[in-house]
Amino acid sequence: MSLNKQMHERNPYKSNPPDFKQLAIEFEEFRKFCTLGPNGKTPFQVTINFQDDDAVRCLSRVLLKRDFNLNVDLPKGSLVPRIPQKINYVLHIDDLIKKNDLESNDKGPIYGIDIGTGASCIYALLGSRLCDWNMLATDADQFAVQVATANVLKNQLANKIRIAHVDASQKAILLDVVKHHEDIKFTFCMCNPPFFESHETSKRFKEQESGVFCNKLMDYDEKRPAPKSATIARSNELQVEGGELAFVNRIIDDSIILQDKILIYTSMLGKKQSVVPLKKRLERLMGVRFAVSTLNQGKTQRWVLAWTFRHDIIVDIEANPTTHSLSTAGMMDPRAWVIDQLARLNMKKSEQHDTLLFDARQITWRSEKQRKDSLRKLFDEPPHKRARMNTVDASCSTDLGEGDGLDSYTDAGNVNIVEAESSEDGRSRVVAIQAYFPVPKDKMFLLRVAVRFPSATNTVDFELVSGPPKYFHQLVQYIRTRLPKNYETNGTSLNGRPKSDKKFRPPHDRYYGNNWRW
Ligand SMILES: C[S@@+](CC[C@H](N)C(=O)[O-])C[C@H]1O[C@@H](n2cnc3c(N)ncnc32)[C@H](O)[C@@H]1O
Repeated sequence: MSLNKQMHERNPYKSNPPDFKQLAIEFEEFRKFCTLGPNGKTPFQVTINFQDDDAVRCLSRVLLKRDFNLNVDLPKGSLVPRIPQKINYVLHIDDLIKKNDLESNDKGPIYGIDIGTGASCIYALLGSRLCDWNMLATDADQFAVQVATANVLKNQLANKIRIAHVDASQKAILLDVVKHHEDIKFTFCMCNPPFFESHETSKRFKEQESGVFCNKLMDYDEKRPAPKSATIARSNELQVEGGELAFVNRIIDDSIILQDKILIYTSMLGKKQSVVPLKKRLERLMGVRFAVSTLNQGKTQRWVLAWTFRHDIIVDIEANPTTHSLSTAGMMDPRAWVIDQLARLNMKKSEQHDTLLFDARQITWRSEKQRKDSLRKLFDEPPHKRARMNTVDASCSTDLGEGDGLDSYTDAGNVNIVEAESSEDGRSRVVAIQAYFPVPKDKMFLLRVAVRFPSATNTVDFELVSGPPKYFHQLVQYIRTRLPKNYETNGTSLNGRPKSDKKFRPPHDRYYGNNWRW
């Protein structure tokens, strides 16, 4: 089943798929790959053979030329970017930028990193053309770097795109490049990682010539149907030690050190089974918010993992805001009342335009017994397990701070960064040391709530900005119970205490003033 209907809303190919007949008229180089043949319900249409790598490459080239004014060399033997799919990822990042209002003029230009840009340099080129991003595009392959650099120059985009050749033998993927551009505040990073491990490549691909692989179209031995289109790629584009799971875990490792030096970290994932372990890894990291979205095109589905260390950045595009509205009819000063209630809960207040923001780092709205019960439960559980990616014998000592396992939602005892001398080769390495305590989950969170007072509705509106929805609902429920109960309003006056409610206590005069009579 085609997933084209679920393509990104703004993808120009969603409602206007490439018209091969038109392309054949416009581009002579494309014409030679076209044939008249049956296509879906239409008996005769101009089409191309998607199993012919040259035809697919030519299609991508002419689409880039016609629709984006990009003149891109896509060398034979290298991965051919499928343009509609590439646009989906670029637009997804653009959505994240827009949702977080990161492109307003006062915030300066957008800087992004494309990890593993490939010979086509496709994301950087499209990002610059479509969204005016400034891109730092990296690759560990010398050939890819050469061709990508030529592609940038050919399109006069050297002022927008910088290509960096990185060292594949380094475990860190982002640390060095970010360190070398310390003056730049990166808005995002993106990545289409090599998906496979070497044993998977040999199962799915056959080596055509040295270092160049072609996917098996005919003798596909798995239960799934053989792919309909040819994929020819160099080994560095297909495989990496540990596959995409290890690669993206390495980006997460770097992000732990870099924190908000990059506002939004993202990576595409080609395999569904990578999603859960990566989500679990991010779940264990303190202060990290993440989301997984899908990208659909043709018969292909991909996933984008996005995470941030900033609690004011939204990474979940699809999520609807979680809100609650409480009536404040009859209250003289609902704003002061709400501020007072939340201050009693030790929530920290800040203001943004017409919105009040309240941060809670502890759950202060549950009864002592409820809190003790949940702490007991958590301490009975085994400490959170941690995936160990690699070990480096760095013979160093470090101060892990004062963390006592109870209040380590602060930095103390959790993440420490030290410069250490490696005992093996004497090279200096940056080592991130994380100490994980069996920290009660209750204490590992930051809940941020936006509070508004729309004058037209006589309500106080609560919106979850970040943090677990469960605690947000609890908090609002608690505030609801603090609201004076059982008052009625007929639009002109409050008629006070219902006779049946013996426990009813009058609210504080300060907030209800003389409107409240009984
Ligand atoms: C699947 S290809 C993606 C190419 C292109 N971005 C695209 O989407 O068509 C993965 C790329 O990652 C590069 N790569 C592998 N290890 C890398 C590393 N440590 N740092 C940067 N790039 C790396 C490979 O050389 C390859 O060009």
